[in-house]
Amino acid sequence: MNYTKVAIGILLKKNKVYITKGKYKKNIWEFPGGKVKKHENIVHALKRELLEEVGILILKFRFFKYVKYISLKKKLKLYFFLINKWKGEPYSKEGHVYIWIFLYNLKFFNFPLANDSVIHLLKKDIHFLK
Ligand SMILES: Nc1nc2c([nH]c(=O)n2[C@H]2C[C@H](O)[C@@H](COP(=O)(O)OP(=O)(O)OP(=O)(O)O)O2)c(=O)[nH]1
Ligand SMILES: [Mg+2]
Repeated sequence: MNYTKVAIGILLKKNKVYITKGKYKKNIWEFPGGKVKKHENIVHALKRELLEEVGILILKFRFFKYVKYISLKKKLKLYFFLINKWKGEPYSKEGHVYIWIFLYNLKFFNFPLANDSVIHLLKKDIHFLK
């Protein structure tokens, strides 16, 4: 089984972060993003997925963390980006539940296991997220 590359955008606004309900498991939250297609690079996929899923054009972003995740069902290479500036009003174009929550409340939400290290970093120190 080959690795699937995934580009994920962590939208930050003041001390809040945009999270959305995963498509398949209703009690799992996720950051917007998706699979990198064959012909595209990670940043191209990030921009495409955020436009498709959240309706925004990302303007200011930076690479945050790479996570390699292996389970019985899937092998993922996840590339997480912090997004601080965008054009448009974020909302779920796919009609999924989405909310802005304070970073320190991330502990109350279930995320995929692969996100653990990223969630830990986001809760730790808000200031370096600029
Ligand atoms: N979007 C997103 N996917 C995540 C996160 N953490 C995590 O392990 N994943 C996994 C779930 C999926 O197995 C994989 C790809 O995510 P996805 O289902 O959003 O991919 P996609 O948007 O291209 O999917 P699709 O709707 O086009 O079928 O990454 C996360 O925070 N956000
Ligand atoms: Mg997606």
